[in-house]
Amino acid sequence: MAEILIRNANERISGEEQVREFLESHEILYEHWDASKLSGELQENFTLTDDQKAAVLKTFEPEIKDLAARRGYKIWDVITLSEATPNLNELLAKFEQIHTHTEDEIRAIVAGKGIFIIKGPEEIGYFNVELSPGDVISVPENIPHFFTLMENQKIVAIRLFIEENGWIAEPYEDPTFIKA
Ligand SMILES: CSCCC(=O)/C(O)=C/O
Ligand SMILES: [Fe+2]
Ligand code: NI
Repeated sequence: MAEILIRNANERISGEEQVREFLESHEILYEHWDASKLSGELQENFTLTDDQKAAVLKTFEPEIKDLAARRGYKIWDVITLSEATPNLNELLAKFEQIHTHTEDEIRAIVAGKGIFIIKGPEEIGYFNVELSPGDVISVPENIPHFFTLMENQKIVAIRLFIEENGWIAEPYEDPTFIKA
């Protein structure tokens, strides 16, 4: 179940309804898929082959197609990050830089966990969205954010895009951000 940490206030928000209320107040979708739908070989598998990634997408095809129809996503992929990922440091270096996307994108966690750090309005500042399997959020277009792994250092996520070219990030310099 997702949890929020408002960094400046050091205030934690938990509980599905409270988290959803907070995220939706910032135009961030929060839904829940049943991660246990995955077959045994796909559960907690952080070294998915291309065929297994296709099987993950097939497993969640109804949920993906429903979201795509509701919010206009056109393409989707599966990303796995773990110490077994050959270019992990290079990928994390990209994801951990504050950036924006010129479109709203979906992140659906199917294994492991991770944190999206998202820029809220001035009075709130940046907040952490700690995600675990089953959590589905949107990253709204043009909202500064970054992503990092948690202590377990692994995650599998389904990503839905509107842009046919997939993951495109615009760097965002924010001198007000303190990486505590
Ligand atoms: C766990 S999804 C990989 C990170 C990503 O796609 C993104 O846009 C981070 O901000
Ligand atoms: Fe991003
Ligand atoms: Ni959840």
